[in-house]
Amino acid sequence: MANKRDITIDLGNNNTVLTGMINTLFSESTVVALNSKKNSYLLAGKAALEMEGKINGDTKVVRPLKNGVIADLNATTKMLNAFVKTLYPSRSILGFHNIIASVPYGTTEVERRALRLALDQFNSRSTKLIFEPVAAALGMGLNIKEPDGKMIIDIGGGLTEISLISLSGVVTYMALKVGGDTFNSDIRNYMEKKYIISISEKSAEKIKLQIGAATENSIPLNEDCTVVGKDNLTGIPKQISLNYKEIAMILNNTLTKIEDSVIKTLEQCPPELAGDIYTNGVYLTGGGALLKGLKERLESSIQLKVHLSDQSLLSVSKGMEIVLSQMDKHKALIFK
Ligand SMILES: Nc1ncnc2c1ncn2[C@@H]1O[C@H](COP(=O)(O)OP(=O)(O)OP(=O)(O)O)[C@@H](O)[C@H]1O
Repeated sequence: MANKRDITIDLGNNNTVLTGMINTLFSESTVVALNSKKNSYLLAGKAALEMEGKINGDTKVVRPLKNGVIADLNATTKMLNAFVKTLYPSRSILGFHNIIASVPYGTTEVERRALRLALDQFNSRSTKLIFEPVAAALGMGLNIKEPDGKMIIDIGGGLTEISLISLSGVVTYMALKVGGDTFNSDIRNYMEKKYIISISEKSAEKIKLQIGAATENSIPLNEDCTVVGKDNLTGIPKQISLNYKEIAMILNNTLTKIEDSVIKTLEQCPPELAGDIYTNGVYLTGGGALLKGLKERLESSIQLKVHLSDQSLLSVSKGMEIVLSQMDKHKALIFK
C-alpha cells in the first residue's frame, strides 16, 4: 500500500494527474494564471483554463508544457505547488516520503532536470522518475517483466509515443510531436481556410469532443455541431454548422502521420519480438486515443489487434501507483 506521504505526478501537456494518500486521485488542466508584474500565482487548473483568451491587465495564462516537456519552469513549479496543496490541504507540503513522476522516454537529461527542479520544492526523502510508456504498460495491467514484446502507443495532448517494451525495458521507440492538440489546430486551421473564421482553442476542443472522428465510417455521438467564431473579413461573430465527416477529413493528415510512425516502429522491431506483437496485438492509450474510430482505423491500417485502454487518461498514473505500492518489486523501473 502506498504511504500517506507518497505522491505520484503525471505532468502532461494538457492534464496533470496526481495520486496521493490512498486511493486519492486528482486530475487538473495543465494551465496556470500568474500576475505577470509580480510573477505571483493566481489560479491553476480548469479555473485558469477558463480565463484563457479572456484576461486583462497584468494577468497571464500559461500552458507550461510543450510537446510533453517543461517549457516554463517557473510556471510549472507554481502550478505543481498549487495542485499538491489541493491534494493535501491540511498539511505542510514539505516532508513527503516518496515522489514518483513520469517523463516521456525521449526526454533529454536537461529536460528531466527541469522536472526534478520543479519537484525539489516538496523536499521529499526520495524523488524518482519513470518513463511514461513503462508506467502506461503497467497501468494497463501488462506483465512487462517477461521476455515478450508489448507495443504501447500513447497519444497524449502534445506527444505521441510509440514504444516496444520487453523485459521491463524499451527496445524500440519513436516519438512524434503530435497529439490531441494537433487535432485541435488542424480544426482551427481548416476553419480559417474554408470558412474564413477564427475560432478559439476551446471551440476546437468542443468540436473534437462532440463530432471528432477518425474516419467517415466512425459515427460519433453527435453527427453535427455548431460553432461561433470571428469572421476574419468583417470582424463580426458568425455561426457555422459542421458535420463529423468534415472533421474526419480534416484530421486525416495527422492520423496518417501517426499510422506511418507505428508502421516504421514495427519495421524496426527485432524479429524475435515481431511474433509476440502479432500474437499480443498493440496497446493504445492516452487521451488522444479516445478519438472516435481511431482504434478501428489503426486496426485496419496495421492489420493487428488494437487494445484500447479502458482508462486512457489515467494509465500512466495507475502504473506509478502500482510501482509505489510494490516498491521492492518494481524498483528497477524507477531512476533518479
Ligand atoms: N473523448 C475524447 N475524444 C478525443 N480526444 C480526447 C477525448 N478525451 C480527451 N481527449 C484529448 O486527450 C488529450 C489529452 O490526453 P492526455 O491527458 O493523455 O495528454 P497529456 O498527458 O496531457 O499530454 P502528453 O502525454 O502529450 O504530455 C487532449 O488533447 C484531449 O482533447
